[in-house]
Amino acid sequence: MLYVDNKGITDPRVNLAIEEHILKNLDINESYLLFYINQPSIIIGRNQNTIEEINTKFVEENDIIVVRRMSGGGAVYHDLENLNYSFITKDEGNSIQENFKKFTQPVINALRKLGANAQLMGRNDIEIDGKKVSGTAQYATGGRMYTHGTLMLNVDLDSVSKALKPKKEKIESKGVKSVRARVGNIKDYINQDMTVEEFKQYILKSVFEEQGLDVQEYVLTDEDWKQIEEISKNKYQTWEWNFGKSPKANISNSHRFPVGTIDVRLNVNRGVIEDVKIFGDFFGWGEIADIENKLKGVRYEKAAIIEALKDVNIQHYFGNIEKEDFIHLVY
Ligand SMILES: Nc1ncnc2c1ncn2[C@@H]1O[C@H](COP(=O)(O)OC(=O)CCCC[C@@H]2CCSS2)[C@@H](O)[C@H]1O
Repeated sequence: MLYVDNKGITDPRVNLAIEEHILKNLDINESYLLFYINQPSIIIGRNQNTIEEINTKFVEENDIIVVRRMSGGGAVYHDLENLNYSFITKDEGNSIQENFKKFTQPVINALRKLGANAQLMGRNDIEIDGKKVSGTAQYATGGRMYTHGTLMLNVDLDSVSKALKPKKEKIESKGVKSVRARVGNIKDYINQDMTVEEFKQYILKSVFEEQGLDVQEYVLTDEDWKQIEEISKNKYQTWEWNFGKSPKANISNSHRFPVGTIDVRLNVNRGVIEDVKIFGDFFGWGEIADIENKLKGVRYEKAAIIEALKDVNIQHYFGNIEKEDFIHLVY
C-alpha cells in the first residue's frame, strides 16, 4: 500500500480528480491510500438530482462548492474539519457491503484507539454513540475500485443541516427528526484535542501499522498533475457533470428501499417511453444510463418493459432490490 499526498489542496473539484486519476491511471496492481480535506462544499452522489439535494440560497450566500462524485449514496457536506480518506485498490468482486466492512475497519480501529466507541451501522455509516460521524461510498470500474469515506472531526453542524435538504422519507427512515440530530463530531468522543492535520497523521500511521507496514509514499509526478488537471477541468468543473439536465417528466415514481431511494422519471408520448431519468442515493456500481437506454423507445406497457429489462441484473445497478420492485416503479 502506498500513501498519496494531495499537497494540501482543498478544492473538491481537484481532489476528486486526483482520486479518479489514481483509480484509472496508476499501477493496477498497487493499493493506494489518499486523504483530502475540502473547503466548504457539497459532494453529491453519483445518481442524485443535484438541485433537489441542496439549499440553493444557502449554497450561494456561503460560496459552497457543489460537485458530483462517482460513487453512489447521498449528498454530504464538507468543510476544512472534515477529513476524507480513500482506499484505491483492486476490485476483488466482493459485494459493496463486504467492501464497506473491510475498508471502514482500519478507520474504526483507529477511532477506537482514540477512545471513541465507533461502529459500522446501517447501510454505510460509522456511528459513535448513535451519531453518524462518517459516511462511506464506493465506485468500481475496470477491475479497480475506491472505497472512500468522510470523517467529521469538527464540522460546522449547522451548516451541514442548512446546506442539505434530504428527502423527507430519507429522514423518516433513519428514525430521527433532522440531519442536525443525526450527525456528530468525532472530537466530542475522543480523549485528546487534535487538529485535522494531526488527526490525518494519526489515521495514516494507524492504518499502515495495523498491516505491519512502514508508511511508503507515491509522489505524484508532473505528468500525473497534468492528467489530474484535465480530469478536473473536463469533468468536475463542468455544470453538465455537477448539475446536468433533469428532463421535465410526465410520470414520476419514487420509493425508498433499504438500499436507498429510487426515483424514476419518464416522458411518455403516444404510449412510448421517449425519455427516462433515474435518480437516487442507492449503492450500485453499474452505469444507470445503461438501464435508461434500455427503456428508451419501449412501449409503455408492462410486458414490453419486462422484456426490455430481461437480461438486466438489477442488483448490479441498485444493490439489493427485486427486479419486480423496480419494474413496479417504472410501470
Ligand atoms: N460530512 C459528512 N459525513 C457524514 N455524514 C454526513 C456528512 N454530511 C452530511 N451527512 C449526513 O449523511 C447523510 C447522507 O448519507 P448517505 O448515507 O446517503 O450518504 C453518504 O454518507 C455518502 C458518503 C460519501 C463519502 C464520500 C467520501 C469522499 S467524497 S464524499 C446526510 O443527509 C447527512 O445526514
